[in-house]
Order: sequence, then structure tokens, then C-alpha cells
Amino acid sequence: MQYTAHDFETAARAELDPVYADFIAGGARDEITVRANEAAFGRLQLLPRVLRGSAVRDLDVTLLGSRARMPVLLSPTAFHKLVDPEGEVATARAAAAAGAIMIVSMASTVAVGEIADAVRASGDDAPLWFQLYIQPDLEITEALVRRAADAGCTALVVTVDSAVLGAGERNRRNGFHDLPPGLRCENLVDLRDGERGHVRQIAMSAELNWEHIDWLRGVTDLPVLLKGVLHPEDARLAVRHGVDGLLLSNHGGRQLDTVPATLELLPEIVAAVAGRIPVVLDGGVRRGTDAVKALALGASAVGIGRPVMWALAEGGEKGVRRLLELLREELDDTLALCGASGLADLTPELVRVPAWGPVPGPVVAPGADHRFGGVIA
Ligand SMILES: Cc1cc2nc3c(=O)[nH]c(=O)nc-3n(C[C@H](O)[C@H](O)[C@H](O)COP(=O)(O)O)c2cc1C
Ligand SMILES: CC(C)CC(=O)C(=O)O
Repeated sequence: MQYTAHDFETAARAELDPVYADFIAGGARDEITVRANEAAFGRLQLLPRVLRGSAVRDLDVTLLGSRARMPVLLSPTAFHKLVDPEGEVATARAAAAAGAIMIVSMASTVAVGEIADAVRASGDDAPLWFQLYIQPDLEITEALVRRAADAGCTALVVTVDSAVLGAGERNRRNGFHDLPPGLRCENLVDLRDGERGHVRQIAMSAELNWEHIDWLRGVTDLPVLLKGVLHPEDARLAVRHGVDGLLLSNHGGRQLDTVPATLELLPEIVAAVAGRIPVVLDGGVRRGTDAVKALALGASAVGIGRPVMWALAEGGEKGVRRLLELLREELDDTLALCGASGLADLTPELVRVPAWGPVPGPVVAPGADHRFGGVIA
């Protein structure tokens, strides 16, 4: 049985082809940012309030008109059929059951329309958003946007951190460059004559600029979020260009290695947008306490990437349902222990950096107890 998000990784690894496990776990180059994302949450402390009793906690959130029953989104991840025969359909049903927003990857192995149909048929209802890599061929891009809108997606998430594909050296070593026979990027099929849904159809365009964002604003009424803005100056530019929201993300450490943990950047990005647009954070969120720290520091919600893939690999739809239930429970009890009855009660005063900083002197061995603030080597 799984009791934490991390448990799913352990369980999935026991079953998965190690090449696929590496694809999921891996990051760019030395994976310094992959590690930094999770570690950043451990470095911050929660300082709870007491005696503010509330019998129930309200986890509902509305983001750009999309209503959700928890402030945890499923960040876009490619290729769900690599780990489960139902692929994105299983993930989407689980997300809908939990009332969580799922961001469908442009590189999904089930077409976005089919995913949306499966959600509607399930009787549960939760919004789907669509993640887009703007293609150099704008007609193709527009056709993709139309597919997402026709499917009923309620927002577009444009990934802007991928001028070129990040160097996943695990994939290089493993020779993993394409989907196995029988699997395709279904959103790409027949966008143009003869296009068969090959991964290599997805162009990472180094020429993208703000004019493309302006162009996109002109071809869709859907809210547009940018995924992968890290510099506060770019956050300000995003607001100026009429972007509706930011997904503060370093692609889970899969694009430019050695960029800061997203949590570390959050206060600066929140200050830069100054409440004008919502900021969602992803990267390293594994616990209810992680989510609460990000929410307290000004995020409107958080996203999870790898845990969804591990849960899907371990238990299909049931696995993802269980993962989301666990995160809901953790969120709920963290709120209760912080004296919060809803997300609006999560304010920066609940979070602090250790007053003592790293204690100089003897270094505590890795894995050893460090309750007096000793440095972990
Ligand atoms: C297996 C995998 C596939 C991904 N595919 C996409 C994708 O298609 N589009 C995208 O914008 N981000 C993609 N990402 C990045 C995630 O959206 C997200 O930013 C990241 O996984 C969050 O960090 P976490 O895995 O630590 O939760 C992918 C990440 C993983 C692990
Ligand atoms: C290149 C995409 C197909 C997937 C992606 O963004 C990723 O694996 O991080």
C-alpha cells in the first residue's frame, strides 16, 4: 500500500522498464535543479498558529474561471501510455474524481478530445487545460489550439522554457528517443497531410518571442498561462503582454540545469506580478506541507509532475486517485495544524527560513538526525 507520493516511485520502479523510469525521473545534465526543487521545501519551516478552531477546511479554488476542489494541478507530462495501457484517460478520470485540474500535454498519447470525452462519460467534472509548444508553423499551432478548444479545454498553458529540448542524458545513454511502436502523439496526427504523430514532429523553436504570445492572444479567447518564466523581468513582461497567469516552473529540472528551485523564486515572481495575475508553482511538490508553503508564499495553486507518472505506472487510474487522495488528506491536516480553515488563511507569516542558518562545525553524516540544525553533507 502507498502512503506517500514517494511510495509510488518505489513501487513503480519495481515494475517499470528502467529506461522509462529514467525518462520520468531524469533531468537535464547533472540534475542539480531536479534535486534543488525538492530540497528547497525541506529548507523552509512552517510556523503554525493555534486556537483558531475550524471543524472543516475548504480546499476549493477557482483559477482563471476554472473551478477545482483542490489547489493541486496535474502538470503536463507526456506519454502516459508508456506506463499504463489507458494512458491519459486513466489520469484524467482520476483527476476529475478528485476535482483537480489536469493540464493535458501536447505530447499526450490519447487525443485531447478523447480524454475530454472520457471525463464527461465518467460523470465527474473537472476542468482540463491544454499545454502547448508554439510551433514555428503558426497554422499548425492554430489547428492545435482549435483541437484543445473544441475538446472543451478551459485554458492554454504555453511552455516557454524549451528553446531547444533539454539534455536528458539518461535518455541519451539509454537510447530512448522515440515512442515504442503502437504509441503516437495523438494530438499531432493529421494536423497536416501525412502527419503520423511522431514525437519528432514537435518542434522546439529557438525563435519564439513575445510577438508569438501576442499572436496567440489574437487567435484564442481562452486564458493563456506561460509555463517556464523564471526571471522577474519576464514575469512583468508577461503581465504587459496580457498573459492571464504564470506556471512558475523549471520543467522539473529537465530544461536548463542549475536554475534555482522554483520555491526559491516564488517570492520574487509574486512580487513582480503584484497580484495582477495568478501564479501556480510546480517542481518538487511531494507533500501537503510543500503545497502549503508555496500557497503561503503567494502561489494560487501548485502542480505535480513525476508523482502522477509514478502513480499511474503503479496502479493506473486507481493509483492516481490514491495519490490525489493522499495529497488532499495531507493538505487538509496541514491546514488544520496551521490554524487555517481555507487557502486564504495561508499567508507568508506561516513560513520562515531557519533562524540559525547552517550550524558550522561537525558535519552530520548523510541521513543522520539533524534536529539541531546541523548541516547534511
Ligand atoms: C515524464 C515527464 C514528462 C513531461 N512532459 C512535459 C510536457 O509534455 N510539457 C511540459 O510543458 N512539461 C512537461 N514536463 C514538466 C512538468 O510539466 C513539470 O513542470 C515538472 O514535472 C514538475 O516537477 P515535478 O516532476 O518535480 O513535480 C514533464 C515532466 C516529466 C517528469
Ligand atoms: C519533449 C516533450 C515531448 C516532453 C517533455 O516536455 C519532457 O519530457 O520534459
